[in-house]
Amino acid sequence: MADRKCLALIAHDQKKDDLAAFAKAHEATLSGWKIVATGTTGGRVLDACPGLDVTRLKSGPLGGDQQIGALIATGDIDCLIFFVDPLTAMPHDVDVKALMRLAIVYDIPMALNRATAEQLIDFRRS
Ligand SMILES: O=C(CO)COP(=O)(O)O
Repeated sequence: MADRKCLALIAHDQKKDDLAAFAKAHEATLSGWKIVATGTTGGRVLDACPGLDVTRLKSGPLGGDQQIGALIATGDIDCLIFFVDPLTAMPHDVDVKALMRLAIVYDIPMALNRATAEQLIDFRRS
């Protein structure tokens, strides 16, 4: 898909502020990545950091998680940061599980909260 490494960014609604703040705090690092994101998340990241190279896919509940899962299966995603909301029931929970399953199957580094994402970003920089 790209010469640069590809990072997938996703956040559930209650975590989108956190992900936008995370992107802003790490804007310089993220500028070295090609980024793909689910639709609404990608819009929020671009609002916070208009200079980043973000491709927006479909919104999660409309197939965006599955699109990212398919990109993992084809070897086009190198890292996944997904700020999950564990306190809200999701109609597309099966899609979320399928995405996480593929990230595990293909051994993709995957951060599911901000603390882990901070470690992952630092680790991949060094
Ligand atoms: O629902 C999501 C992930 O499961 C995120 O999708 P959006 O970024 O489109 O809100």
